[in-house]
Amino acid sequence: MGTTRHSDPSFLTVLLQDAVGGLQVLVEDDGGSAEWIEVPAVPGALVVNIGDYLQLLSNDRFKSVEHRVVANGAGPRVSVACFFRTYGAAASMRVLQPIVTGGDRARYKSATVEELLRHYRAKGLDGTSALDHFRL
Ligand SMILES: O=C(O)CCC(=O)C(=O)O
Ligand SMILES: [Fe+2]
Repeated sequence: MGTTRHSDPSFLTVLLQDAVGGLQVLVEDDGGSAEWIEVPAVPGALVVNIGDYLQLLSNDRFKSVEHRVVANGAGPRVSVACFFRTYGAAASMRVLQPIVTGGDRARYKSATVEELLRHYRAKGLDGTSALDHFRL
């Protein structure tokens, strides 16, 4: 089992993976090149990923991490992902607005959690960022 590359529709994601491992994150260096880095399976350790909502809210100060799971042929794999975002109809109507500091400009238009999630689902895990759609 694996997943294609994506970043999560959440503020934070807390992840527990079993000993099979296979989780990789995309790490970019200052020169603009990027490399997939294996996240080692450490017994009992939790992985905390920054999600797209925190990137939008922080106006790019915190970047959501692109990740994928490469575990095909490794046998059964179990992982537990806990997505921190708002749930329920009323909460999902809350507007996320970039917090702009220090003379910066808003880099995203404001959007509700519902709008962000709808776009994320409609787009699918096609390797592009759902945030591009909301970028100013
Ligand atoms: O299974 C994993 O380790 C990661 C799963 C994941 O990226 C997700 O559910 O968004
Ligand atoms: Fe994910």
